[in-house]
Amino acid sequence: MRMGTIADAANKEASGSSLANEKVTVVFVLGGPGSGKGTQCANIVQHFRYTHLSAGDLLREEIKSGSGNGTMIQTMIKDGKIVPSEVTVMLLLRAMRESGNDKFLIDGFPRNEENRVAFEAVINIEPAFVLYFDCPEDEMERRLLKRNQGREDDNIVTIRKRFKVFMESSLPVIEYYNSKGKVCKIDAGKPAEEVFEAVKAVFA
Ligand SMILES: Nc1ncnc2c1ncn2[C@@H]1O[C@H](COP(=O)(O)OP(=O)(O)OP(=O)(O)O)[C@@H](O)[C@H]1O
Ligand SMILES: Nc1ccn([C@@H]2O[C@H](COP(=O)(O)O)[C@@H](O)[C@H]2O)c(=O)n1
Ligand SMILES: [Mg+2]
Repeated sequence: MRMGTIADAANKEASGSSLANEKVTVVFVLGGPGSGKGTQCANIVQHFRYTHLSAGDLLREEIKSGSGNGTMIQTMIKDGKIVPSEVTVMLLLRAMRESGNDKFLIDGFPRNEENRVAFEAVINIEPAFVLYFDCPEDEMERRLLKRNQGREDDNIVTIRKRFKVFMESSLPVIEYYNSKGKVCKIDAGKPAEEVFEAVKAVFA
C-alpha cells in the first residue's frame, strides 16, 4: 500500500480539518455478498440517527461520475476484486465530511487487511463495534441471483469469486475485530424482519 499517497490525498480531501478530532461514531457493517448488509442498514437508518455509507455504492457512483478511476473500478468490481484502498478510503472520507452527521454505518468496509490499515492511517477512528451478518453461502447465492438490480457482479461466475474473496480476505478482518471483542454477530439467514429484530437489540 502506498501510504504516502494515501496521506497526501487525505490531507487534500480533509483540507486541514480532521474527522478524528471530532466525536464521530463508526459502525462497520460486514458479511458475505448478499447477507443483507444494505437491507438492514436501510432499516437502521429509519430507526436510529445514522448515515449509511456503502463502499460498493460509492465505488459504483464513482464509475458513473466519469472519474479517471472509473474504468479500473469497473473492471475490478466485474471480477469481484477489491479496489485499492486509497480510492475507497478517499470516497468514504469525502462522504463522511459531506454528510454533516457524526454517526456512520460503513457497509462493506473494511473488506481486507489493506482496507483496515488504510482507514486507520487516514481516518483514524476506531469502530464502536462491527455488525457481522452471518449467512449460509447457498442462501446468499439464492438472494444475489434474484436481486435483479442490474449489478454487473450479480452473475454466478462473479458471485463465486466474491465468495472466495470474502472467505480469504474479509473473514480475517472480522476475526481481527472479534479478537478485540468488537464483533456483534447476527444470524442473517432468517427472514429480513427477524434479522432486524436482532439488529434493533444491538442498537437500542
Ligand atoms: N433476510 C433476508 N431474507 C431474504 N432476502 C433478503 C434478506 N435480506 C436481504 N434480502 C434480499 O437479498 C438481496 C441482497 O440483499 P442486500 O443487497 O441487502 O445484501 P448485501 O449484503 O448488501 O449484498 P452485497 O454485498 O452484494 O451488496 C436483496 O435482493 C434483498 O432484498
Ligand atoms: N471495501 C470495498 C467494498 C466493495 N468493493 C468492490 O465493490 C464490489 C461490490 O461491493 P458490495 O459491498 O456492494 O457488494 C465488491 O465485490 C468489490 O469489487 C471494494 O473493492 N472494496
Ligand atoms: Mg450491499
